[in-house]
Amino acid sequence: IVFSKHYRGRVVSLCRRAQAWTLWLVKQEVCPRSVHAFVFCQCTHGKVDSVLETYDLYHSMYPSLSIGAQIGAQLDEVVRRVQPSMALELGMHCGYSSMRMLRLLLSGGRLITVEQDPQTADYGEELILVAGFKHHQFEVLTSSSSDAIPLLPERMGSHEEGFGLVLMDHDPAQYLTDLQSLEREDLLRSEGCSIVLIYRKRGAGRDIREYIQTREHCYCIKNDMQFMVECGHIVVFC
Ligand SMILES: C[S@@+](CC[C@H](N)C(=O)[O-])C[C@H]1O[C@@H](n2cnc3c(N)ncnc32)[C@H](O)[C@@H]1O
Repeated sequence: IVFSKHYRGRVVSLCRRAQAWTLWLVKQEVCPRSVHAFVFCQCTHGKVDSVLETYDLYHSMYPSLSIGAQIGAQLDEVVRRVQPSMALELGMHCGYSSMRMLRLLLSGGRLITVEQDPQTADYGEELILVAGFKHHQFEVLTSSSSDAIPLLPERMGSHEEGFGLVLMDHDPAQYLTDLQSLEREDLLRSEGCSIVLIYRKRGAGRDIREYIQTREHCYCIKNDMQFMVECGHIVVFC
């Protein structure tokens, strides 16, 4: 009986992996339910490091949309340096990068994260709670970035100075428009804001680089890495 249970478990696991890879190869999609089930069942609840390690394990076995440990470590470095009291994420998926940022925010710091797919947003929010974060530390907005940005001024609470850090990992075709909307809504912290752009394809982001080059008095590229670009913005010079 033990023998047959062992093999049944392995067959189920192989079928799940085959299903996930088929979905990825055919539609370039990742099933958020599968990410949630894996992380929820295998991590130690209440321990953010365990939740992140379980995500990394998932990332090593299945196709995944999360930024992963390598880009995650680069993002950690930005969060540690910038120490934002208010951070914004566009493109939460199941919350991996949200949790990486949340665990490094100073006490009183908050994250607003935006995800357009309602089911994915629910799974992501639950995993952030599983990691031990509370609703006073983060808020999930379930809508497209273009609909969410005009609503952000009223979600800022006492943090009227704006966002010190913005992570864009949603749709690169939308990055420039969303950056311009954030400027228009006066949501970038005037003393300085780091905008982190994730690019998974080579050569992407030409439009935003050109935009930054034409506005050198208020933008600079602080870090230009293979999958991540960090731009600095200072409103007082704009
Ligand atoms: C690459 S994943 C984000 C991964 C996440 N940052 C992480 O590391 O776990 C992109 C996510 O952005 C969402 N998305 C795509 N376009 C969007 C938009 N315009 N507004 C809000 N969310 C969007 C997708 O549904 C998807 O869940």
